[in-house]
Amino acid sequence: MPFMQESTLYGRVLGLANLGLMVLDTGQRIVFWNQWLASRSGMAASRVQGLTLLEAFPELEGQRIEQSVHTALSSNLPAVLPQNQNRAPFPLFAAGTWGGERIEQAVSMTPFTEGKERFCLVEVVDVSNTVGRERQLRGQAEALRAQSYVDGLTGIANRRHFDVALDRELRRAQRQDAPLSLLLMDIDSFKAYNDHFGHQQGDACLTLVAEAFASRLQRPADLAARYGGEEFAAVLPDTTPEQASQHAEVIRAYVESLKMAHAPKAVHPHVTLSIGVASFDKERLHDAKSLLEAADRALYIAKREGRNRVVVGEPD
Ligand SMILES: Nc1nc2c(ncn2[C@@H]2O[C@H](COP(=O)(O)OP(=O)(O)OP(=O)(O)O)[C@@H](O)[C@H]2O)c(=O)[nH]1
Repeated sequence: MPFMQESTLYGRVLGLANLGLMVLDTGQRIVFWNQWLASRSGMAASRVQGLTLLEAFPELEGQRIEQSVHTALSSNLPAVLPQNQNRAPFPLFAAGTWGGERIEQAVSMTPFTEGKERFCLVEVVDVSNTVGRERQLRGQAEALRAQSYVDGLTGIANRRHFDVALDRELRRAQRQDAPLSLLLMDIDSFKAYNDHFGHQQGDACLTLVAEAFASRLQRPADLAARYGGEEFAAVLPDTTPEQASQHAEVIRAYVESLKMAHAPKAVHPHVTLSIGVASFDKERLHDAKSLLEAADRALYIAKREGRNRVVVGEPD
């Protein structure tokens, strides 16, 4: 096949195409090279004409692309270079930015026969924009995933994050026969607070309490979460019931010490917390459901006994 000149109609059309087109003969010699490739490789057609693929691109030796061309020519089967292995096999650069970052490429090989000779058409499509968009979407998806683990109002972990952490830590406690405790906390008389100060200030109060209680948990493995409404929860790995009750007391006392004014109808003049504590027990409290129920029962008792207190649940 003579080297196709761009002066022919076909040559011109192929030269205008918005993708790289290269034709190799059975000896992998370049017999066609369009303008798109010339402007992105910095090598004019006249320079590569008659060179083998490896002479034009020595770096491709032993690379997947060389094998694929060989396979396409010998087996007469088309091939598409897997995108995930090498996104930029040819040293091609955006037109006008020679030497910058390589463009991301989708490469396919199509063998064909002309007369008695076999050739391989190599098509190179610039997928930089698509890949860039893909990356951006992946980044956004990650950000969304992170957001979906965070409570929108208070900024601490949400219920979903709490459930995942509790499950993970329970399995670890079981495996390692380690202690694990759970705190369930509820702001006292919060309905009165909302009724008196309004929902917006209620939200601000929730955020302050969340920050206050999360700041008292100091181990990296501890997880402070908004469990729902005006209820908070914490998972405390490697924490015995006695230690958990001490932590709970520190949190309770700290929130009380903030002296945030409460509604006149509230049980206490300041915003306070009631806290129920439950701890992992291999015999009875070994799953999330029973642990949460035990913490909830303890919290109920704390409310019934006057609020602003910590009650450690018994595994009954
Ligand atoms: N501002 C605000 N209020 C909320 C939110 N979620 C729940 N609440 C309010 O929290 C209040 C909870 O009230 P109750 O469950 O009756 O309990 P309480 O008044 O706190 O009384 P005790 O728990 O018995 O001390 C309700 O008035 C809810 O509307 C929220 O996201 N923002």
